[in-house]
Amino acid sequence: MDISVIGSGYVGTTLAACLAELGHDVVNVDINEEIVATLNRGEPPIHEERLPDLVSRHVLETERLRATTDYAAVLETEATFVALPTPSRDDGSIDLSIMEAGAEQLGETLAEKDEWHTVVVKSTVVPGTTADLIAPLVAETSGKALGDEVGVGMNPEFLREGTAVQDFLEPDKVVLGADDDRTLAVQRRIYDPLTERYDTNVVETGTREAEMMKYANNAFLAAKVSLVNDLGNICKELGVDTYEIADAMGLDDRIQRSFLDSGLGWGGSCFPKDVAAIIAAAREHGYEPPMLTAAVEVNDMMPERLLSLLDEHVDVGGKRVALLGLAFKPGTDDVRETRSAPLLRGLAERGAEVVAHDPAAVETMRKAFPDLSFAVADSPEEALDGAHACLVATDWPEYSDLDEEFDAMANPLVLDGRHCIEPREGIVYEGLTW
Ligand SMILES: NC(=O)c1ccc[n+]([C@@H]2O[C@H](COP(=O)([O-])OP(=O)(O)OC[C@H]3O[C@@H](n4cnc5c(N)ncnc54)[C@H](O)[C@@H]3O)[C@@H](O)[C@H]2O)c1
Ligand SMILES: O=c1ccn([C@@H]2O[C@H](COP(=O)(O)OP(=O)(O)O[C@H]3O[C@H](CO)[C@@H](O)[C@H](O)[C@H]3O)[C@@H](O)[C@H]2O)c(=O)[nH]1
Repeated sequence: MDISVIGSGYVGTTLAACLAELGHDVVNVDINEEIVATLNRGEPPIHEERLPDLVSRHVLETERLRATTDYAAVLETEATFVALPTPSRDDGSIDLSIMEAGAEQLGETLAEKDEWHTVVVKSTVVPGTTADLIAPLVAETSGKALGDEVGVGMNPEFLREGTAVQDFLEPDKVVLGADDDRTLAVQRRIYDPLTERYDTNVVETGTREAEMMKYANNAFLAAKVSLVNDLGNICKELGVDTYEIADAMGLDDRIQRSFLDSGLGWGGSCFPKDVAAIIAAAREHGYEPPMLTAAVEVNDMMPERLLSLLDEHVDVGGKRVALLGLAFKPGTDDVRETRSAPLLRGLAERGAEVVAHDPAAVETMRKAFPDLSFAVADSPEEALDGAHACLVATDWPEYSDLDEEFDAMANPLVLDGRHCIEPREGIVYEGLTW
């Protein structure tokens, strides 16, 4: 099928490349000329495993993937995915202005089209957005009758950064949201090549439900981490290792071990934003959700608790401190809502001289947090050299191999926020919840 994807960021690029991999002809539409030029050279505009191969193959060899800044490209396609950002406003509620602008531009373009067109919202949007905002906007600006000449569906995305391609091509589930049969049928045809080669669960539902399934998924996972961190804080006070407890809990089929890694908590572009958005949506409708509010509270508490542990051991005023890890999780250069930011703020308040290391995220951190001051080390060894304390914020696999490198510290205090350092002789080791 000829498919267009509006927005070529994290989700849009992965989606477009994976749809091309499934045999579709795909055009990515983005307002950013640099992103479009990068893609057309056969390079992904984002850092993600497996994407370089997919993008170069489908742009340069199969020619099933291309990018443009011109919305008119959607006219040559049967369906358009909208993968635009849905950021938070200051109060945590969802900002739909970029989605509205995109939907308007799409609708105005579709006014030129004679045949039926299917629009599919891929972005994470609060329940009701597709049916009450995007669909009427597309219908109005295109001058087309909804359900008759144009259909608007909702297909949430569950990919994780770092494993995005695999998550897309081998998903646990595909959710197809539609409020009319034709829009559902087109989405089924788009995903047929995937479901034919990979046995997955397909959930067919309305657009409101599809939107809520995405929030429920993220809110549940974020709350699961916060619950294990809440239990972990109790464990720490009682002298119990949370990981031993989590391993045993995970043996219960009803609980499962995944997302029970206790530590500094959740960051990234999705959990904080999406939990805040669904809390704000609930409040707008007069419901105060106590569990989700508590999940945020526990999450905010975790970096503070690591800093308190530091205070119990050493006054870092005027002293060198090593910070290992800046990315919000390993395998990415993404620093959005990274737990390293509150740690850096806390260390600055204490007057520490921070030397940070990260294998991928130094540049993005500098760009995203220009107010945070830290020196950069090219290796963990260099960061540790002469440090009076070491804080571990991201569980990069290479940090687990550190051993003799700790000998170069001025004071061998290691505060592990991610359960990734092996305690050894010669260091004073403190786990956040173990
Ligand atoms: N990042 C993830 O892991 C992830 C996973 C699942 C769902 N989501 C959701 O997907 C949506 C997109 O997120 P993302 O991380 O891909 O965003 P992003 O910021 O990485 O990319 C958005 C892209 O849209 C482009 N853009 C902005 N306005 C435009 C317009 N009017 N027309 C065309 N292009 C325009 C930008 O130039 C950018 O390239 C969000 O709702 C997000 O919550 C993200
Ligand atoms: O046991 C765990 C698991 C995760 N985390 C933290 O939780 C955050 C999110 O991790 P992860 O879910 O792996 O990363 P994302 O790429 O943000 O993916 C989430 O957000 C995406 C955007 O909505 C969804 O598509 C995915 O399904 C959802 O997992 C990170 O800071 C992790 O360090 C923990 O602290 N403990």
